[in-house]
Amino acid sequence: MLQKDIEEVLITEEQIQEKVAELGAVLTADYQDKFPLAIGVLKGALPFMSDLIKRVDAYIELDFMDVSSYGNATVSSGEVKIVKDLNTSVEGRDVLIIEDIIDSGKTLNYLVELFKYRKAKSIKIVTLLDKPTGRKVDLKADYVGFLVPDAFVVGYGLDYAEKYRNLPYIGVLKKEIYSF
Ligand SMILES: O=P(O)(O)OC[C@H]1O[C@H](OP(=O)(O)OP(=O)(O)O)[C@H](O)[C@@H]1O
Ligand SMILES: Nc1nc2[nH]cnc2c(=O)[nH]1
Ligand SMILES: [Mg+2]
Repeated sequence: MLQKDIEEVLITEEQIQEKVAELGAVLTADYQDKFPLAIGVLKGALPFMSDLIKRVDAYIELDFMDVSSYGNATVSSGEVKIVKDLNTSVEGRDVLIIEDIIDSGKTLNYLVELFKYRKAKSIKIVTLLDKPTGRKVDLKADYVGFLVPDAFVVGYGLDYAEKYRNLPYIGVLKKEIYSF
């Protein structure tokens, strides 16, 4: 049903799951002696976070932050809006931010500065996708799943006008679906 709207699959479900297991193993080693606060950035990070945490064999606490800067557009407004803040204090905590994609870098730049201001002990970023060509601010993730080309991708948490988040793979939509 949804597949009819897809022009090309960029990363298959199998490739995602293999990468998630790899990242989980690295995080397991890096956080073995810690109790990090893993912060999922809603809504996009939900599927990735859900799969990733099951592959991390260490103590982790979960929390969520809902921020939005795209609305229904495919270009960042540049203004990051907090829709839902954390329930937990980050002060003195090892923070691990879990994201689906870094594009302009503005969302994560905003969150990293916020958590520094709130006195987190350490801040690391794990992102499934990185689109370096989109970068507008200097921002690097500590753990990256895949690099993606300069295209608006959907699936596995990533939406176009709130649709396609439930696809199990990452793809590009047919031209006629986008209204730009
Ligand atoms: O690096 P950036 O240019 O800031 O883009 C990345 C952010 O944009 C998307 O979220 P969005 O704000 O669309 O909200 P959503 O997660 O609810 O879809 C995505 O999930 C990242 O959080
Ligand atoms: N769906 C989607 N959301 C984004 N937010 C920032 N970049 C992207 C992208 O390529 N696709
Ligand atoms: Mg997001």
